[in-house]
Amino acid sequence: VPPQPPPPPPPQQAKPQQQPQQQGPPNKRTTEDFIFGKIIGEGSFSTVYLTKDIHSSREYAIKVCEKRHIIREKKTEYVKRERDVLNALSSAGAPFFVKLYCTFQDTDRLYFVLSYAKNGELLPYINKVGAFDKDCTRFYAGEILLALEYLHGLNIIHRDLKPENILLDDQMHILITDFGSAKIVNQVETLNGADGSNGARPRRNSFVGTAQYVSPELLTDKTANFGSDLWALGCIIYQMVSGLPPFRARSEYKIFQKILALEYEFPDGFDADAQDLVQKLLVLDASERLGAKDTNGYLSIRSHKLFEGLDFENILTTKPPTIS
Ligand SMILES: Nc1ncnc2c1ncn2[C@@H]1O[C@H](COP(=O)(O)OP(=O)(O)OP(=O)(O)O)[C@@H](O)[C@H]1O
Ligand SMILES: O=C(O)C[C@H](Cc1nc2cc(Cl)cc(Cl)c2[nH]1)c1ccc(Cl)cc1
Ligand SMILES: O=C(O)C[C@H](Cc1nc2cc(Cl)cc(Cl)c2[nH]1)c1ccc(Cl)cc1
Repeated sequence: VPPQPPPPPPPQQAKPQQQPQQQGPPNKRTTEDFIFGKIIGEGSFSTVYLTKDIHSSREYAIKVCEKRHIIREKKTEYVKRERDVLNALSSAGAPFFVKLYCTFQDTDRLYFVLSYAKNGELLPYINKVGAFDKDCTRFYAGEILLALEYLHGLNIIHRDLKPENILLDDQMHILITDFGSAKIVNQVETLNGADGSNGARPRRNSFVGTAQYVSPELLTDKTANFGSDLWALGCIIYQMVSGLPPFRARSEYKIFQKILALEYEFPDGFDADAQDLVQKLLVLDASERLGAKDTNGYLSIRSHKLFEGLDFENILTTKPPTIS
């Protein structure tokens, strides 16, 4: 048996130890350009640090990934593809998404320099108040809808949208993140609805999102489409109003069964407008979901009664309602 590689340094480590910097292009950043602060989170392949750029004193979140781990887990394609997604969003100056400022590497690690979402994930806010009031539901559902309009306009499906991936900036506007599972669909695929590489033959996709939010089409024929993110939006609206996701069970398998059977109900007192919109999004046939037939933006969702009075055009300069 080959000698086992040494275990990776413990995550508590205040700062990845200085690696001899390979000579990269002149403007390529290195860890020397940042002061690494506290750990703000850990993923299955990554540790996220709060950092300060020593030149600008600006704060960033730097996601650090061990190369050894990426290679062992065969995630290199995953990283390369999603880096394209974040680059596409960042260069388009897309609002409502975590911005990728730059990437760099040293001997052992990859570094993603990201905008810092000072107020963390949306999920704890839903759990803390148990249920959003109508103003908050309308506002945050509206921002997520605009983000999806933007993303789908770039022919990108998120595929794993959930409250944990909806972060909040210092003004409490959303910053959607974690495009590890995103898919850039080319025209042929969207026409055929196939997920094949060349669109000719549907390639089985191994990817499945997070059980509670996964759409029926991802479970049955393994192909995601823009409607898969609309299904997730329906689940998230339900959760903002009631505090829990619509499909719940002790095991993932049972959750999948409930999704395919559309087995969920609305608790008493569930807001009528929100209920009506959720019912029009949680439809098994993706082509029948509200917005599925819209071409340039989700006008049929924007005009739903739940969003009455929401000023979509100026939402970025609107102070978000206090979550209480
Ligand atoms: N730009 C950011 N600003 C603030 N917090 C962040 C940022 N990016 C990630 N985090 C937080 O760091 C934690 C880890 O995130 P990361 O994306 O590394 O892993 P993950 O995607 O959450 O987990 P997994 O890798 O298992 O999917 C999460 O709790 C996330 O909320
Ligand atoms: O410096 C750049 O920007 C290009 C490199 C390219 C690159 N080097 C890699 C090494 C490994 Cl082990 C895995 C991936 Cl996905 C790798 N991608 C890179 C560095 C960091 C990140 Cl986050 C992504 C890509
Ligand atoms: O942990 C996962 O499975 C998913 C994350 C998703 C993820 N990949 C990212 C790539 C970039 Cl460039 C930026 C962010 Cl925020 C990214 N988030 C991830 C992190 C690191 C790597 Cl190498 C792959 C996937």
